[in-house]
Amino acid sequence: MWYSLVHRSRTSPLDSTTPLNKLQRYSYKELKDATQNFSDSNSIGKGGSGTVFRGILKDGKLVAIKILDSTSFQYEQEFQNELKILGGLKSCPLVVNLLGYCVYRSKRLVVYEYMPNKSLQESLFSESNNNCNNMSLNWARRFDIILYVAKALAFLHLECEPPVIHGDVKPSNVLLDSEFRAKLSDFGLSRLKLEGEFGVDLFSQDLGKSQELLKSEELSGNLNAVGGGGENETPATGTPVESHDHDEVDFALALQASSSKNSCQIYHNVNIFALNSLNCSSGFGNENDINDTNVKGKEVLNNKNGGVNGNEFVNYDDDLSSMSPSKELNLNVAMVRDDGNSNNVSAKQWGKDWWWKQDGSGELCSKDYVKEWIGSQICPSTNSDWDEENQCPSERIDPVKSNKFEKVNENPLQEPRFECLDGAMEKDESKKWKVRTKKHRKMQEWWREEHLDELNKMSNKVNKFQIRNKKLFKVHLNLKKRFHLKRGRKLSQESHNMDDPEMEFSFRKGWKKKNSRSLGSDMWSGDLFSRELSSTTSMRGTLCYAAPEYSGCGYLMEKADIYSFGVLVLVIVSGRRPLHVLSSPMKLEKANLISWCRHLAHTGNILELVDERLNNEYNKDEASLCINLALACLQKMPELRPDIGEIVKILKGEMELPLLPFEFSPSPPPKFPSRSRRKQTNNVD
Ligand SMILES: Nc1ncnc2c1ncn2[C@@H]1O[C@H](COP(=O)(O)OP(=O)(O)OP(=O)(O)O)[C@@H](O)[C@H]1O
Repeated sequence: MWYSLVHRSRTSPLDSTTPLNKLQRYSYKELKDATQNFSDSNSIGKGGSGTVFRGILKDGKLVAIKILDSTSFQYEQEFQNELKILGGLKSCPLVVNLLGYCVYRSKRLVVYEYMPNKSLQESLFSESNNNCNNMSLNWARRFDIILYVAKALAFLHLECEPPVIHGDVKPSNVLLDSEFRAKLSDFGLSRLKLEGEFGVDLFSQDLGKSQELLKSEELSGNLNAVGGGGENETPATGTPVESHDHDEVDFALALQASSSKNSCQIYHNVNIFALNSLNCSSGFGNENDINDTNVKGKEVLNNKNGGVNGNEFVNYDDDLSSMSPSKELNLNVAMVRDDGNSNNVSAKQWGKDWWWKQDGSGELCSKDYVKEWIGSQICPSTNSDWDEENQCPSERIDPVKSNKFEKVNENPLQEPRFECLDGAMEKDESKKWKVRTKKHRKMQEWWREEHLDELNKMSNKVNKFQIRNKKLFKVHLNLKKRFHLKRGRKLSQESHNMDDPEMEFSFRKGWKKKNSRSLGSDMWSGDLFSRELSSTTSMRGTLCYAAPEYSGCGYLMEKADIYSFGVLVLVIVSGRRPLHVLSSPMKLEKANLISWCRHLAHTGNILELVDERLNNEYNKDEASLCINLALACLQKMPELRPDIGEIVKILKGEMELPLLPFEFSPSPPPKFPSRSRRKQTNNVD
């Protein structure tokens, strides 16, 4: 600590006096001309916060112009956050260059340097790159990208004063230049770590609050001082600020808080989330509407179940892509509330419980995780494929047989179970199964005992959060009533949207017509979780990439970026999304990349994770270094994760990888030394 304090760079990348002076202020007309009136042909990507266009400025410079979605209730805050943080950074080749901005009426535009190879998301997952022969990302490039991102984070965490915590490290925020060199982008969710802070408390330094700070500082001054009203000039709109920090409750936090065993609490917290998200843009106005939402969610759920019972084949991918986020949202709410219905998912513990399962220490990790998040249409309880993990091996369907069976009967939901004919094998298998289950339980118990203190602290924080949540809920209801009175007509129109299959809901955008063509990091490409539902400011980070403590306790620290970096490394190495659900029944332990990786580490076979599209053309030492490093970054306890300085050194080969905890080792040490070992130790003594 002393060393890092003494050697910490004292240069301030945040030029606190004139952060916007180096930024160009563009007129709306200029940007409109540059993009041919924001034509579709110039649209290069669509994210949760807006659409990105390619543009050529008058001086011939190629730029990327992002129009923030003004229907999103946090766009103003994200705009100011991006300008304040990214605009204030000293120039760094590892961070995408912010060139300027435009404020025109309610429109907010940000101009960046153009990155010809778009984002890592596209390079890894776009259709054209799925072909093995056409892989733009060979191993050398992948390894370099990992190093670039690590260095970019090192710049933010160690060279910036105050340190900057990115808060949303994921493939779509890693942009690639013509040489496939990576740069970190999207600082809409970033935070400055203030001196002496343990972490950034999301309640005290929320976007809303940072906005207040900004308002009083020169940024707002600059924006507000801009005069004029025509397209050529950015008008003095004063950028009126609607603070939502009190009428909005974090989804992940709500989930975490709802991990209480008290189902009543679950009911409230999750509804708070649903209400707030829906209220601001879909206009649910009264408490009956809350029920409507859930009933609707239930209908979706039940219809689907009905469909399943009615032998309707559910294609998981297609189903994901056709499911509007609003329905999915309602579904989750319905699932949580519907604790009396044995057919549906009962009111389970969320949040922390999800973490236990994700860890792989629970026996049903992947399945439960997938099931709770996606909903029962995707893995209906009637679908035997999803029960595979839960079954004793003797009850499992032999994949060879089931394949044969699929040829005969095209409806997988009607599949009868194959009985295992080989009695001896059956016995042996179930014995192994029991031993494995017991071992898992023991490990879980051991872990809980070891981290009892930590867990108690966490649950105290969660309790505090719950109390706060209740207060927010009251405030929210008052706000909602007023909102309802004011927008009575609009509400009825918008609640009508719920029934319209052409409408979709997103946290950032509210209700909008479905866009079948989604460019860039496409939510409909199966990466549901890194899009609409997760990549929102109300989520603060992206599900699967966000560290558990970030979404759990309200503190954002550098180590949260380290966790996301760990997920990113696994995604780069494996060429897979963190949560990948396919239409074909696949082994669920593979669906969750993190738990699959942990499983492979435990069995001593981590290289199985490497992207098959590389055709075995990769450096095995580098690959196993990356995977082990990722595992170190994915440790539950933030303090156990390496810091970014260490990570860069490890990647450069200047430092040894620290020993991984037992859970990633093929042979975990027993809690107490065995008798024979104790004997040996005594002899040595
Ligand atoms: N400077 C740029 N140069 C080239 N393409 C870009 C640039 N910035 C963004 N893009 C493209 O636009 C897409 C969307 O970017 P954007 O930052 O709006 O959204 P995101 O990061 O995917 O989502 P979110 O804002 O929810 O985090 C990117 O995936 C990328 O393909």
